[in-house]
Amino acid sequence: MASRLIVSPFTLAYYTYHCFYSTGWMGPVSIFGYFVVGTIANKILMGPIVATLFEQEKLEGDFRFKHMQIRVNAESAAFYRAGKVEHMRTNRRLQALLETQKSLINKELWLYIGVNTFDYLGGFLSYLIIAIPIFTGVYDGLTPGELSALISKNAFVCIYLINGFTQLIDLSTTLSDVAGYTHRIGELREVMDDILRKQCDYDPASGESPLDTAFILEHLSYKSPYSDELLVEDLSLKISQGTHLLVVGNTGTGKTSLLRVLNRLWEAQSGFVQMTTCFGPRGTLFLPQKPYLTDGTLREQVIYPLKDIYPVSGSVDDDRIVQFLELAGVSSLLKRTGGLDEKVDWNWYDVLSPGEMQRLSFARLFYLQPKYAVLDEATSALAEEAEAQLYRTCKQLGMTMVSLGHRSSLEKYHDVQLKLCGGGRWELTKLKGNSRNLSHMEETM
Ligand SMILES: Nc1ncnc2c1ncn2[C@@H]1O[C@H](COP(=O)(O)OP(=O)(O)OP(=O)(O)O)[C@@H](O)[C@H]1O
Repeated sequence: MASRLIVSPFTLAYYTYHCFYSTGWMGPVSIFGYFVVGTIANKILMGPIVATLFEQEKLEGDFRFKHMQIRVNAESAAFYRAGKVEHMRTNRRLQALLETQKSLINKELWLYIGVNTFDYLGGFLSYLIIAIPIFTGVYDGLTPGELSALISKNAFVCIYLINGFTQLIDLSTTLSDVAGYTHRIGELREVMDDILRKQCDYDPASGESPLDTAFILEHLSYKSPYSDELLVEDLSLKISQGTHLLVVGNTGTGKTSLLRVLNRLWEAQSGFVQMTTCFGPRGTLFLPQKPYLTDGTLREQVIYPLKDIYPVSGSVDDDRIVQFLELAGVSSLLKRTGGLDEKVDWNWYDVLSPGEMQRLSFARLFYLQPKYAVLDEATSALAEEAEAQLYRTCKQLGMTMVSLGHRSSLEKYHDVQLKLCGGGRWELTKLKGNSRNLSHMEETM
């Protein structure tokens, strides 16, 4: 396609000159006019194709996602005996996809008819251009031999010029496909660039913010994207090193949403939020509510999201990983996998219990040792003794904890509690015997 686009202007210019030389102005003008009509017709036919192709790509993605969802949640669905309903719903997605594919084929058919008609009529046009001067008597003085030589020369030039244009028009079918795919990929890239831009607006090396602070929130208000009601209104808070913060509140009051706003996954409605440390080791690490397990070996699970061991220290690193697996209470995994670097052919989500997943997430946290650990109900599947052991280890490793949870057992590991009360209201309280309400961030941290 690219080569045709590059070469076309040169061939068109060359044959336009020859066509003008042989037929006068009428030849090139009629061919150019014909091309303009063809282009307008194609543009009209291409418009709906791009939109339908975009829709088809989206439905294909949804259909594949449904398969993946069933595969990942096969056991839970089996407990519900949900085979029939899942079958019906998957079929519904397939039907929607097939309908769109059918509509796309119909629209493409009109484009193919348009393109082929344009090609076909182009053949007639060359003879029409030659016929007009002949029948209007321009070449009356020529002998039959000279006339047939002129016809064949003019026909050759006109056909080549028309061919140049038809090749461009033929590209419209490929172009409509490319436009549909580009539109979808472009949208994805725009969203990803947007997220990247929002997350990279602070450079910890710039030293503009205090080193002992992880997050600064000033008069922050936020809501969920599909609701008009504020989850939290006018919250001012500074999360500093050594002050452990517990965020509590009923279901749906916006605890996890606060992390989404801190992480720049959601936009704040108003106010100011700044993350003043970097992500990862030596900075801030988030343990999400649903543990994320990657594919790969046990070592790759523990060092995630790092690609290589950290620090690069060979067997010393192995000892650290084993020690942290023990501290997290999942050293038995070493036996199950056959070693840190043994390849496993199972899906980690299928073979670990929710509690084991949470423990493995803690082993990851111990290994990465961030300055700030943000834990979203990270111990909800564990007993209180296990929770105590994990929190103790985090503190021994020098981490400042920001925890979200419902359990009152969490209070003893934290200094300050932020309670989200719903409807935008919140309360900030000092823990450890001091139950005074705090309204200003300076008072708390
Ligand atoms: N991805 C999302 N898109 C739109 N709305 C969402 C999304 N995730 C959550 N919400 C809505 O935002 C509100 C706050 O959700 P959030 O997850 O912050 O609650 P939470 O306090 O963490 O609850 P829980 O204690 O159950 O974890 C809820 O009403 C929820 O339905």
